[in-house]
Amino acid sequence: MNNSVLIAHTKDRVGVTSELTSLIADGGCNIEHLDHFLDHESYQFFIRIVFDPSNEVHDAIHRYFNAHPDMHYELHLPNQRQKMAIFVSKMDHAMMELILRVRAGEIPVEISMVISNHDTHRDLVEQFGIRFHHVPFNKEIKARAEQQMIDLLDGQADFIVLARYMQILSPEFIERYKFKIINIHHSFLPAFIGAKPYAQAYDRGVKLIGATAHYVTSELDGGPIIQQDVLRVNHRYTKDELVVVGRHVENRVLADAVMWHANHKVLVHGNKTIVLGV
Ligand SMILES: Nc1nc2c(c(=O)[nH]1)N[C@@H](CN(C=O)c1ccc(C(=O)N[C@@H](CCC(=O)O)C(=O)O)cc1)CN2
Repeated sequence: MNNSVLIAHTKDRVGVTSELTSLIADGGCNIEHLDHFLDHESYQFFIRIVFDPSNEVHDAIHRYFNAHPDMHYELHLPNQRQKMAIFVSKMDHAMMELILRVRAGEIPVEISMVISNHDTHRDLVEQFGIRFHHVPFNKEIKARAEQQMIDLLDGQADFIVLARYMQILSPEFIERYKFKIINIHHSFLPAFIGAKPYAQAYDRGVKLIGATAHYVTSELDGGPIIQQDVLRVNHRYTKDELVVVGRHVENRVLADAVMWHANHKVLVHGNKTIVLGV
């Protein structure tokens, strides 16, 4: 992306949009895109502005928000590709979807590493020139394994994607990367939380299966939802066939969520997200 992106949220009041767009216009910059949302329960106002970059405007924006400490903002400059770390276990479809979309230039990030609790996908990952780290993980060695992952991640990852990574991360680990860990859960949450959601769906006789991408919190599968989708099925599908067709909806949902996160479109508000610019 060759533009600057300003995202901000504040208690609602008349004139916020005008003040911010005037800052940009006064600096002679064109606005490519603007999206905003007013939450009528909290009266919080959210805005995302995409504009032609200018150091003068960037400085004016920093001065404005320094003068308005009650307002929260992020200013993302052009060509600042975020570093994404992918965590994977045995199922490789979601990881491969991201690798191929990044390789195709669809998702504007750099994949800085893949971390897995299995060594299975080393050759597959390294053939794309991506660093692969095998970090064994189980309840007994969880603390040591997470410290090993932190040592690998610090300074090398702006956010993490759990691409069907099947180990439960500790609250301490999650707090360190608050709202920087995206997980793809293979059900239409809040249905079928926890392990083996396709088996749960099969046993329930559902007519729709789904996938949910969410930020990871200490509440298992309970974090703010970023994207979801569903696929129609029927009584003829076996449990294994649900798993196979489900991969496609998982891939589509995860790619949307990662693309939006990478383009600074997702804002967290309570335990929900606001996705601007889609
Ligand atoms: N802290 C979190 N860690 C992880 C999450 C999460 O939401 N919060 N998501 C999982 C991936 N996942 C679903 O998408 C998932 C993986 C594994 C299990 C599971 O085995 N659950 C067992 C209990 C395991 C345990 O307590 O260690 C069960 O429910 O019986 C559930 C969901 C990745 N990490």
